[in-house]
Amino acid sequence: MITNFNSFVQIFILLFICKLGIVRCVKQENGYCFKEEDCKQNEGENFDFHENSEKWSEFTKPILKALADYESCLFQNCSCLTPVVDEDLKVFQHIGITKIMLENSKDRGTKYQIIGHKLYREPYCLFPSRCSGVEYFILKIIKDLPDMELIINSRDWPQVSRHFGELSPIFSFSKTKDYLDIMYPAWTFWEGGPAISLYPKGLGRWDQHRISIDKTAAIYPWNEKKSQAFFRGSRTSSERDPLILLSRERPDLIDAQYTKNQAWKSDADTLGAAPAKEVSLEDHCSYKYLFNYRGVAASFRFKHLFLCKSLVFHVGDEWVEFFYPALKPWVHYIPVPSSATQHDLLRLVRFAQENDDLVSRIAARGHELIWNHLKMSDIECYWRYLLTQYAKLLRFQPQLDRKLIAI
Ligand SMILES: O=c1ccn([C@@H]2O[C@H](COP(=O)(O)OP(=O)(O)O[C@H]3O[C@H](CO)[C@@H](O)[C@H](O)[C@H]3O)[C@@H](O)[C@H]2O)c(=O)[nH]1
Repeated sequence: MITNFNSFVQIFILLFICKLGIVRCVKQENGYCFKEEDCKQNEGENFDFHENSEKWSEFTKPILKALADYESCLFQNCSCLTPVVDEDLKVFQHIGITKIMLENSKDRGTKYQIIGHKLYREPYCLFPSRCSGVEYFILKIIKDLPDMELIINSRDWPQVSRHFGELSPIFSFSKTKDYLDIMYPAWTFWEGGPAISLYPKGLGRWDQHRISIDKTAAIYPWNEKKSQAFFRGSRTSSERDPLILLSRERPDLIDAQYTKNQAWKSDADTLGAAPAKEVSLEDHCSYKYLFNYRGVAASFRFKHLFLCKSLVFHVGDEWVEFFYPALKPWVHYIPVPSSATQHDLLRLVRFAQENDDLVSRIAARGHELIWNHLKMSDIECYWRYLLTQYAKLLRFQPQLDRKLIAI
């Protein structure tokens, strides 16, 4: 009792001298820190509670919990990305990958072989620039790779259901929990992404985009960005509709509009309005809040949005690419349910506007992860680990198929 009383008095005195500015004290998520070294240790995560944080508790509570639970992964090369490989290959651990499995899967993707550090492919490729985007990375690391045979699906949609059909070793860029495809870094990191008027040869060259978006982000530091939410893209998924409709009602808060894609026929395909002018990924950086939505499968824009140092609102958690699991909801971005209504979205944007300091830190953490750990070298590293681990599972010695062409 006396001890409790003493501690109470001590805290009271500390708070008092802190108010007078005699010692440095910082309000933090888990209380106050008084000693300089304690403050330093936690400095990155000081939490500026907003007076009306109760009002926003549906957001502040999960943020606090996620930050308390979060243990940042110590990256050594791509070590924090590769658990996905182990997870994807787990289903083959005991049964291995047989020649028959690959024979049975060949119609669902493009057949490749690596023999004697040379790459071979079947002559026909459904999307040639997607195949080149994949081949670029394999050729970069081919000197490190053992002989193997593999089927790479370059369609958007994954191929191997978890619930029915045979287990097949097929590489796909994106999937949901309902699929057992083995994820690989999409072709678009180099070339073959969707072609729009701004990227007539197709979205690609992640290395160049990293630099150009970073340069534009420097023109728009957080406090210079518009406190508005932004989205530009085509109607590849109706999940995007509530945001577009809300933007039409509240253009002061949200600028979200549909653009044309190759399937566009009339204004009905842009939800009853004329298609909007496309906006470059660089120019997204002038907005504080950037929305990401799935499209047919995962959308390639997710990674670009972080480069702006803006806050990413990521809608839906079904569709993933290989790097998504390294990003943690509430820590690196704000997750938004795909069922979010216009009312929910409005509240989300208002929350961000009223909790500027808190959300700016989420934006900074998201940027840090993508900028430092999703470099071209990390993608090569991931490919190397993926193919090396995959090759260990082959239950046969691949022999060169003479019908394939050398790449
Ligand atoms: O004004 C615009 C419009 C689009 N984009 C970019 O262009 C790409 C295509 O955008 P969008 O037309 O919205 O298509 P998505 O739905 O993002 O992607 C589609 O295309 C991909 C490649 O085929 C597939 O993997 C996706 O699943 C599919 O939905 C994205 O990276 C956008 O960021 C811009 O930079 N500015």
